[in-house]
Amino acid sequence: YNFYEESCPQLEDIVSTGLHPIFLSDPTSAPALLRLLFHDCQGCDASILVDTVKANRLSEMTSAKNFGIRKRDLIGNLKTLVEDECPVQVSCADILVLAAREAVASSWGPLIKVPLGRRDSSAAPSYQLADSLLPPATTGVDEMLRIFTGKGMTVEESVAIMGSHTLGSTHCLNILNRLYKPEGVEAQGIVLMDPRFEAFLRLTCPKWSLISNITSVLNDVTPTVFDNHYYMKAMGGRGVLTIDAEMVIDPRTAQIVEHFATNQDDFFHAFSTAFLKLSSSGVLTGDQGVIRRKCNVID
Ligand code: HEM
Ligand SMILES: [Ca+2]
Repeated sequence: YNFYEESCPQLEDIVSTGLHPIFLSDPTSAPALLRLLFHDCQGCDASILVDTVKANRLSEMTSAKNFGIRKRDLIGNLKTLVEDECPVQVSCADILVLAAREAVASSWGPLIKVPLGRRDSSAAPSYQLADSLLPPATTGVDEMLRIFTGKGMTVEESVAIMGSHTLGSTHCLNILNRLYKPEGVEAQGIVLMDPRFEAFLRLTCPKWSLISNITSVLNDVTPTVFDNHYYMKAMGGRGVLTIDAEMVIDPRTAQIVEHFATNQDDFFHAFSTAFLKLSSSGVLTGDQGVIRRKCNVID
């Protein structure tokens, strides 16, 4: 927790003061930063920030799984502020985790104290790896639990980390599969949806729309507030993604969803320990990796 005590004691202040005006002027930036953490944390090494420089070294952002990932540049901007005060001391990976922590705290979620000392990747990023490790929008409970228990989370923590979907929005593109299933699939009753909500989603996201990669729906009714509305909404059959809806009916997760829907403190508590596990997964430390000077370039 005190990794930068000597080398950059002002780090956490720089990150929170740097982000404060951004959160105020653009309420979509907090959700973007929280999702960015998840998508980087197949290694938490800031590899998602690296841009493509050679045609044969495509960046992770080339992967379709990273569709909708935004605000990577904010980490670069924070890094510039940090470099001014403490040159080549602080990793982009740590700044990314601190930014995600601020995203949660600034949305009235828990303030999570995070251990630091991550290092940045020095190897060229691999979009194939991102492609194979990140879950598709169609992911269900099985795959979700496989991913998060694989990172050392309990089932309760896995359900809690999905509570991240209390923030932000989802592009229509990612729910067309739920709204317009082939004949017969619905009949199996895999995932129930409130018919009025389904009608609303179909109206917002028409089947043949050419702009379903631009149009979007809110993840819950309070998309700028980190609260337990996500679980309440999912229980009412108004979960947006397959995973949001499936957690309500799967016997492994149903009771936990119900519990978090009525007890926000317990959700916050489990979310905080889950966040620590997610943000420590596969980290580089010690003399592994590097401290990049610029987050988007490996030199
Ligand atoms: C099985 C696990 C997960 C799946 C399948 C999943 C899937 C998705 C999808 C498809 C979207 C919509 C993206 C878009 O259309 O722009 C989304 C949004 C989001 N996800 Fe997840 N997600 C998962 C886990 C997580 C985790 C662990 C976190 C955070 C720690 C997270 C945070 C978010 C946030 C904050 C958004 C809203 C982003 C925005 O508004 O820009 N998700 N997720
Ligand atoms: Ca919310």
